[in-house]
Amino acid sequence: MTDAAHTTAAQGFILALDQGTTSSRALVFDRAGRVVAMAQRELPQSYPQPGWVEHDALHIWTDTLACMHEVLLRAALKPADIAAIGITNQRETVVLWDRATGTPLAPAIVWQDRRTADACARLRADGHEAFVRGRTGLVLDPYFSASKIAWLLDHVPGARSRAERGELACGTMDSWLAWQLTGGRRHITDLTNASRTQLLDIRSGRWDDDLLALFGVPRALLPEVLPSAGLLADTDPALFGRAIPLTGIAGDQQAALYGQGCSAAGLAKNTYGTGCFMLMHTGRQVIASTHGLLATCAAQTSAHIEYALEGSVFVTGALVQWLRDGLGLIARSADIEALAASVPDSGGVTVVPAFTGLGAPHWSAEARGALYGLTRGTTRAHIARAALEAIALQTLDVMRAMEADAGAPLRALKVDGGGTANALLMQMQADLLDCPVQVAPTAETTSLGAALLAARGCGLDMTLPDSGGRSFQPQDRTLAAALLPRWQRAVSATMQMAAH
Ligand SMILES: Nc1ncnc2c1ncn2[C@@H]1O[C@H](COP(=O)(O)OP(=O)(O)O)[C@@H](O)[C@H]1O
Ligand SMILES: O=P(O)(O)OC[C@H](O)CO
Repeated sequence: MTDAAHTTAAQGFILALDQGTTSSRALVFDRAGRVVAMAQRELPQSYPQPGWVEHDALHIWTDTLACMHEVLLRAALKPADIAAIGITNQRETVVLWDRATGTPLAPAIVWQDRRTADACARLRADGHEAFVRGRTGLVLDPYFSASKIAWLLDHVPGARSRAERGELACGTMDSWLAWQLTGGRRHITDLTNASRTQLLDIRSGRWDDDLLALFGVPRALLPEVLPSAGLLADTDPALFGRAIPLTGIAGDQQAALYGQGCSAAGLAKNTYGTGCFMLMHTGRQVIASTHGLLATCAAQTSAHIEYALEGSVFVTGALVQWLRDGLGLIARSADIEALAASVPDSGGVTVVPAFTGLGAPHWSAEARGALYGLTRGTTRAHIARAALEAIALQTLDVMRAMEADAGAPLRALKVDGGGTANALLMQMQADLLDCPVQVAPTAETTSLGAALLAARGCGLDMTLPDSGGRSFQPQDRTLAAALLPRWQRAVSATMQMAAH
């Protein structure tokens, strides 16, 4: 047991850090799984070249630290009231830093970034796809960290030789935050985050020498891989006047799976955030998808590794943001619902939001977004409605692939994330999937998952809040027949454009 764990926290609150694509947050949970307070900072996005997406890792750390102090103030709690910290984070995004100074050598490369599409295509052309997929459960795509790490080593002057000498560290956001929280004493990650790097053998749970050689990543760069719950590290006492144990870490989608109570084979959730991520727990079995999905590690809470099937859709909520910020079609994200509801259908408009390529189940790194079916009669409302349809249709594609891989239909889908506030979208989703869509009782399912893991890791009892979220039943069973043929033609036309 760590020193900090011996210091019994007075009331047993859990502090969850949710470092997402668009914001960094800190939330305090009580033992009943309720949010006591939250602090949040929006995260600036940087698009320095077409297809590139970067974050400032130092900014992420200072925001996170500020949120931690602010949430304690808001909750009127002292550090001594916090039993443990849990981290959940945007996955795959990587940062490279100097071990001596803790300074990043370059902007973090975000999961949406496509700059390594050519490098991945070359590995595919050289016949490495089946090997990589077999060992990691992942397709060869710039989405994952390995090709991004190699890019940093090849483009930051001196980085490769310094990495080989052990002077540099690399990691996903959990690893970066854990490094900072421990005052640079611990370089760690958890199994779920490690499984998204494309450098992990998901069956052994260890970094894999063949993968390291293939991508050209020195082992000395990488963090120690730990379970998702347990006494993982202690924070630097200089930060909060005492060491607080860090007892939970999981990538945000695996944390949401855990926070939704999907910890047994066959249970699935879909999170509507920047993208959509549908995960189905598959117990101790790796299901090698034959329908364009990923096999990935679920949160590890015991000695056994457990797995999930995942369908990652890159652009869903980000499409709503683009309509708001890029086109100025709406003033606030929430306004899309009323605008889309003002027309009975999308008037023949189809949006394929391949802004950063297409993820599951199509996997086209080169595809770019497209708008089809415009006429002189097309209005803002038609485009808004087509955008919501595109979110729901992408989820339908993933759901069908998941059912085909699992060999059984999903009877209901648990959902969470920012987009679930949109009742029209949720109803479209239930209609298209032809199954009930159950919205999580708390909007903070991802953070709750991290808090539950941290509670488990420090031996604190925390209950999963009961149901109470809204449920949407299928009503219009004709919607899939009305939209699907046009959608499928639009997706294949978009992919064909990319092929030329
Ligand atoms: N009413 C709404 N309808 C559709 N999308 C929405 C709505 N409100 C928020 N969103 C989208 O949800 C996303 C934010 O959700 P969140 O779960 O916080 O995402 P992330 O963790 O990816 O940052 C944004 O992309 C936003 O555009
Ligand atoms: O931060 P989010 O919610 O956009 O999630 C990002 C995913 O983890 C990317 O794989």
